[in-house]
Amino acid sequence: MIEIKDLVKVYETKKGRVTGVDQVSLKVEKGEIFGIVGYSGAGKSSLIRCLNLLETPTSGEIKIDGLSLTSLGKKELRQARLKIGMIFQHFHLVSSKTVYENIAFALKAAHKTKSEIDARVKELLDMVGLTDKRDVYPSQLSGGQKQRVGIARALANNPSVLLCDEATSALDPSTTKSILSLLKKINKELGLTIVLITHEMEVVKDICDRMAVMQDGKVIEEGKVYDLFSNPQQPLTKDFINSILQFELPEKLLKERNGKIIKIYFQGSIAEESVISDVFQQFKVKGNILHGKIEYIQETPLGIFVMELTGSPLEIERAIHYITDRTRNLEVIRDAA
Ligand SMILES: Nc1ncnc2c1ncn2[C@@H]1O[C@H](COP(=O)(O)OP(=O)(O)OP(=O)(O)O)[C@@H](O)[C@H]1O
Repeated sequence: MIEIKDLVKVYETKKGRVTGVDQVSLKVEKGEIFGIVGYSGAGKSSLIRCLNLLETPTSGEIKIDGLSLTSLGKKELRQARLKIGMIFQHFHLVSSKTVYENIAFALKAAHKTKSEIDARVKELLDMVGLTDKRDVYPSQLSGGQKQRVGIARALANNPSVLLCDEATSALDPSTTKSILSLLKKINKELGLTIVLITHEMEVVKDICDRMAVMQDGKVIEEGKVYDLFSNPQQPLTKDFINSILQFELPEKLLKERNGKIIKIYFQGSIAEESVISDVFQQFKVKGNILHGKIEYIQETPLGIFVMELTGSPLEIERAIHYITDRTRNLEVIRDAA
C-alpha cells in the first residue's frame, strides 16, 4: 500500500518559489491500478517523482508497504528504491547497450550473480514478449517494443510498486492498447500496485481502478473510475470526462429545440433496463433522443443519453421524477423555452 500524507513540493527558481505539489494526501491500495490525471503543469510529474524520491519532497510523508521513505538514510533509500519500478514516456533506455544489457543493468545494481541475471532476463523477456530481441539495440526497436524493455527493466527486481510516467503518451493508439493490456496482465499476475500519470482519459478508463484529478498542485477529486465517469463533481473532472465521452452538443441544435433537455446517466445494470420506453408508456410526454451512447468502463456499462422532453409541464416534471428515481442521475441541461 502507498500512503501519501500532506505532501508538498516547492521548487526554488530564479523567479521565486513554484509549488508543484500542494498538500496532497492519497492512499493507493495494494494491487490497485491508480491513475492521476491533470493538464500540463498540474503537478502530476512532481507527485510521481516524489513517490520514489527522485524529487525530494519539501514536506509530508510517503509510506510504501508501511516503510516511511521520507525518513530513510541514503543507503536504506537505495535499497527501498529497488522495490519501486518506474517507466517513462521516452523509455530512457541506454542506446549503446543491447536489450539484454539494459535489463541486466538493473539486476547488477542489486548485486545479482551472472547466472541469476541470465535467468531473470530470460524470464522478463518472455513476460513482455521480446525473447527474440535479446541482443538488439534500442534503435532497432519500435516505440512499443522499447516500452516493453522499459517494463522488463522496471520489473527486474520484483518491485511491489510500478510508477508509470506518461508511459503511453509517445505511442500510437493500437500500441498504447497493447502496452496497457501488458500492464493489466502484470498487475493481475504479480499483484503489482501501479500508479500512473497521464493526460489521456482513455488510459484511465481502460485500466485504472481508482483515479485522482489534479489541478494547481492539488488533488481536487478522487474516487473509483466508474463513479467519477458516471457522476463527476468538479468542473475540471467534467471536462476530462466530456473529452472522452464527447458529449458536447452543438449550441445551434440546443437553440432549435423548444422542450426540456435532459441528460441521463444509466449506471451498471440500469443501462440494460427499459427506463425510457417505460416513461413513454406511463406519462404523456414525447421524447426526442439528441445524443446517446453506451460506454464500457472496465466491462461495466455506462449509458448516457441526451433527450428533449415535450408535453405539459406537469407531465414532464412527473417523467423527470420517475427517471431520477430509477437512474439516480439526471441533469437538466436546458429548461423549456
Ligand atoms: N524542476 C523544476 N523546477 C521548477 N519548477 C518546476 C520543476 N518541475 C516542475 N515545476 C513546476 O511545477 C509545476 C508542476 O509541474 P509538473 O511537471 O509536476 O506538472 P505536470 O502535471 O506533470 O505537467 P506536464 O505533464 O507538463 O509535465 C509547474 O508549475 C512546473 O512549472
